[in-house]
Amino acid sequence: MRVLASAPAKIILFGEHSVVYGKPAIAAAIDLRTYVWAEFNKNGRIRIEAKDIKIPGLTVSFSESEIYFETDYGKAAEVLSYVREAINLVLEEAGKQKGVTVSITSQIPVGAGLGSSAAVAVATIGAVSKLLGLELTKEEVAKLGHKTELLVQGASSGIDPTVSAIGGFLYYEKGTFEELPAIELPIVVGYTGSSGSTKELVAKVRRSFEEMPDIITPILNSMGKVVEKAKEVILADYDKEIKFQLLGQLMNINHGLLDALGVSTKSLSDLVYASREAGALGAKITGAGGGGCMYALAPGKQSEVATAIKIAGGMPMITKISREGLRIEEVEE
Ligand SMILES: Nc1ncnc2c1ncn2[C@@H]1O[C@H](COP(=O)(O)OP(=O)(O)OP(=O)(O)O)[C@@H](O)[C@H]1O
Ligand SMILES: C[C@@](O)(CCO)CC(=O)[O-]
Ligand SMILES: [Mg+2]
Repeated sequence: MRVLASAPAKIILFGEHSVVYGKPAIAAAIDLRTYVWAEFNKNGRIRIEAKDIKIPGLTVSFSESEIYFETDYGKAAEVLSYVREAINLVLEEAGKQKGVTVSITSQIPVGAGLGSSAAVAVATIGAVSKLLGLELTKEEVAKLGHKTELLVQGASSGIDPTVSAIGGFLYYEKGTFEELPAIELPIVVGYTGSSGSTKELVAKVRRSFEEMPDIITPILNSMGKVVEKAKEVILADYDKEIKFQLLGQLMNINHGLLDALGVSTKSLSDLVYASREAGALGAKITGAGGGGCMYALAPGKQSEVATAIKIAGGMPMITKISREGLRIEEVEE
């Protein structure tokens, strides 16, 4: 039997980092996906084939605590830790020890703030649990995805695996979520081409928080208020024009606060300012920062903003919200 599952990338519209401190955040799944095939193998090991993680042809096997490098890359074990933990958690949940091979292909840039770690964990959990005959709900998959991120990163709010498993447009707070009404958001995502590690960026914010709690706490509180206000605007009965203008203003404030936390970079800020100058109503980092992506809200100006992002050295992507989260694509008996 073979199972193919897929899970989407996400953008965080408001509230990254502060969400790790129990504040709310707003995020949406987008139409880039990670695909995972899972099947049993006879040698009893966990075998992971990561087909496009920018380390070409990487293949590693694990058995108990032994690692078999089928290609000689020292960083392989660390790179594949999300997939490995996700498989182990599902095997534990099923109470089974079986040889499983997973094979991954992904459209999501890695370490770019678009939730590649959550999508790979959610798609792996979806595929392996189906293979083992476990009927997990999307909420249960999201919880295992959150556990996977906690095991690898040490800290995670759980927002990324929740959005990737459930899909759509969500308001998230401390492990619970609310679906927001579908509004069409004219956004452009700008990719700097460089990457940041969420584990390291979350640890960096934690260090600042511990060193200067009196200064960092009000920043995190303000971020929480920005998110609450953004939710209010999304739910309000305003004209689209007023809604977008207020949301843009809140995005710019959120970007400034993220910069104050030290998670922006020159390339990210260059794309943010280039977008605003090209007519975006708001622009901010999305995801953990330290490289990766920003997004701009640009009603009627999407192509101008995309061009400005390109001129400023970034890669523009015009994406849309994906209603669908985890999807079982194929089951071959
Ligand atoms: N296609 C993939 N195959 C295997 N592992 C992957 C794949 N995509 C991502 N990963 C894992 O996720 C890690 C990147 O996760 P990280 O959380 O640092 O960034 P991100 O999820 O892309 O961005 P963010 O968390 O800010 O949204 C990679 O180093 C790798 O361990
Ligand atoms: C930086 C962070 O807030 C978002 C990463 O997409 C981490 C998390 O919420 O787990
Ligand atoms: Mg991640």
